[in-house]
Amino acid sequence: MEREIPTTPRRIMACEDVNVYYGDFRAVTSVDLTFGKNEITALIGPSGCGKSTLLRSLNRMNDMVLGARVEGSVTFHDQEIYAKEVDPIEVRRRIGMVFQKPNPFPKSIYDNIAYGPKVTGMKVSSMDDLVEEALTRAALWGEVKDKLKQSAYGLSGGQQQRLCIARTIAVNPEVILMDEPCSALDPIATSRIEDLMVELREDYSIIIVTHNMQQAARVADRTAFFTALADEGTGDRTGVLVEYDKTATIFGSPADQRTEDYISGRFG
Ligand SMILES: Nc1ncnc2c1ncn2[C@@H]1O[C@H](COP(=O)(O)OP(=O)(O)OP(=O)(O)O)[C@@H](O)[C@H]1O
Repeated sequence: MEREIPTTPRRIMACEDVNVYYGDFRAVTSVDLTFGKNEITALIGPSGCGKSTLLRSLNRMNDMVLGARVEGSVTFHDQEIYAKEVDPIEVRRRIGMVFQKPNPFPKSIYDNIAYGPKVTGMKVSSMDDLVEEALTRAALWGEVKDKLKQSAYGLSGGQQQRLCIARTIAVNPEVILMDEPCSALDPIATSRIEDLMVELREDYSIIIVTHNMQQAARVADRTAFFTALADEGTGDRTGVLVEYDKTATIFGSPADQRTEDYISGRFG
């Protein structure tokens, strides 16, 4: 049965006139977007159009990139995440991130999960239960329950990525950002992560950057298509949002010719 998606997203996060710079270079120009609660939103577009840059601005990950600067409004539950009084570490706990390449810590499977709750000072009645629940939610428990003390590096790439998802879940986020989470994985591992995203959507809101248009079409409720245009002032190419709509509309009857050309493979 097809999933009912509201006409406008039930807002959990929003960007308003967001510009992201690296020094003088403006990588992303004037993005307005509203992200829906319990939805999967895909950010797609040709290489260099600023998808990853924008994604990193959604949980202040850009704070850690030398020279990066975000202008405009990024809100989470209608609160500015760049406001002075906001703690970026708390932002990143509530808006977690999973990266392109699985990056488990050089620790045991158990300690990969327990680390976040420990360092963030979460009150945990039973760490064993928390570890089991995070691994279960990430569809990994059955495969690792008998080797929790073994190194995370002994897992396959797909298992490592599910471990990284479990690690993100362990600190109880509301939003999970994923930057091409399947690009280092084979088709079977990719399919497991896609199934997992659909399961996680019940409890979390997911924003994913993907190069794989079939993946966006398979999993995302809404899709934002970006492109790179020459900046009027500098002539440098900068990322702009072309079109944002329900995924079925973006892939079925896009409003903008540039979207049509991209999804039909005519450019990009
Ligand atoms: N740390 C950085 N310092 C300077 N410029 C950067 C940095 N990271 C990205 N850029 C530039 O910003 C622009 C947008 O890059 P970004 O990686 O966000 O695009 P993308 O759409 O995610 O690309 P891809 O699909 O290839 O990953 C590019 O011109 C890139 O060279």
